[in-house]
Amino acid sequence: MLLGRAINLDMIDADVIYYPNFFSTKDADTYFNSLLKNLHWQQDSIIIYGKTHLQPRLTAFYASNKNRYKYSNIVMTPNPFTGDLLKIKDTIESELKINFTSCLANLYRDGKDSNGWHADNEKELGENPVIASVSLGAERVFHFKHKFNKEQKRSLTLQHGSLLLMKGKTQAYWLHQIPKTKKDIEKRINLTFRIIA
Ligand SMILES: O=C(O)CCC(=O)C(=O)O
Ligand SMILES: [Fe+2]
Repeated sequence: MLLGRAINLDMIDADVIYYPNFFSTKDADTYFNSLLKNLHWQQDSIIIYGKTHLQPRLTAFYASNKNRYKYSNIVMTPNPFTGDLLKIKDTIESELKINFTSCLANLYRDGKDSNGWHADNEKELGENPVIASVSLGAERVFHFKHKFNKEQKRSLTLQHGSLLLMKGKTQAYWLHQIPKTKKDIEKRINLTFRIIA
């Protein structure tokens, strides 16, 4: 199944659509196993208030161009897309009619791995970044909070084979995170397709 049900999160100052069953369970299983084995997973160090920490997850970066991606003092140099990533990218592009150049992949090894509050607003992503975010493996909770209006919050569970599309003003007005969880959970892979000029 492709696209399937589309849920507009109806957020103010944002444009976010969730496709819970973008990929079939069978395709999602196959991609998960293959990406887990074949991507160049690495654990980078980040500097927070002058102190060096290991990032609480593994990452890997792929692109069809040579453009690097800089965030949190990390500079990522792209690997060429793998066959799996190209297939996933092609599927998303033909369904959404949007073309992407790059993919930042995240591997959350267990519930202790996380992704802190941030917006994907680096200048190489352009004015209104379009980010198509694929979830594979264990379900994780995803939080949004408005940058200026404390009452505006959203929480959803990102399921295996789902796609979360963020565009428009989303990154200008909202932060998002994957919090840690005490639950005993398995690995999750996330692929964020982006346009990096
Ligand atoms: O793992 C996720 O669903 C979110 C990843 C994310 O926000 C990012 O890589 O910028
Ligand atoms: Fe993000």
